[in-house]
Amino acid sequence: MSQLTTFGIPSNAVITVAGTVGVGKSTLTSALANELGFKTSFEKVDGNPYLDQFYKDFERWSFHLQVYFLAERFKEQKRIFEYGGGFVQDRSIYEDTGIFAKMHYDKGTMTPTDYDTYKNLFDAMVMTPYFPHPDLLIYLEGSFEDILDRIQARGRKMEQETPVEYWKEMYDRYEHWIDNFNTCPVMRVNINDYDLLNHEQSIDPLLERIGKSIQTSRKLIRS
Ligand SMILES: Nc1ncnc2c1ncn2[C@@H]1O[C@H](COP(=O)(O)OP(=O)(O)O)[C@@H](O)[C@H]1O
Ligand SMILES: Nc1ncnc2c1ncn2[C@H]1C[C@H](O)[C@@H](COP(=O)(O)O)O1
Repeated sequence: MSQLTTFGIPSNAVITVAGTVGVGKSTLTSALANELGFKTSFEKVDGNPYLDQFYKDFERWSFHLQVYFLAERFKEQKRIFEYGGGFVQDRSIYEDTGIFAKMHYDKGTMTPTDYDTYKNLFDAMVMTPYFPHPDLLIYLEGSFEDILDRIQARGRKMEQETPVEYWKEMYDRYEHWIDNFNTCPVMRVNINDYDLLNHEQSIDPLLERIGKSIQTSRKLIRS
């Protein structure tokens, strides 16, 4: 039996923060890990060899980028497993296929053959009994306007220059995706329910909710 943190969260827990681009995943990931003394797993944006080119030409680079992200996330998954948990992870591997790859395929910016190849790879690597799923997926949600403001404020040029329709399509897809997601336990959190910029402790109620949720789901698994 692993030790419990102050908030009743097992010290070997794995928590994933999901949600659309700009909603606040990285910021919350750092804050939760800091409070819990957990390690972090961030997705690779700086130093990503495809991301800039991808935003300039989706058709040319969408397959390359998906394979790159899949490999990176899989390596991170291995690292988390080797440490025996105690991690907060910025974005889940499930969003790569459920949101990004599917969206580009549906919109015609990934060919059916590339999508099939990617899906086969994803299913063989991830959707197996051997792949450890997180204890909890925190789904961050907010209004589309607030999220757009955050994308602009963060100031990544490639995202600022991307048409607003792209972000709206993604936003709508996320709503549908989370309503149907059942691979691991989910906790929905509205971005207006905490204020990390002015009040660090505002995530304490969230940490309590996380503790209760993980304890409940672990009890269910044991019984
Ligand atoms: N709780 C918050 N309150 C206000 N601004 C926030 C909050 N969380 C994140 N932000 C801001 O929103 C932008 C996007 O946040 P980030 O964590 O990078 O999002 P994501 O990882 O989901 O893309 C950043 O400029 C960040 O400073
Ligand atoms: N799987 C992905 N396909 C395309 N683009 C992706 C994928 N995962 C992340 N991205 C992009 C979206 C953002 O521009 C950056 C970082 O995402 P963020 O939500 O800001 O952490 O990478």
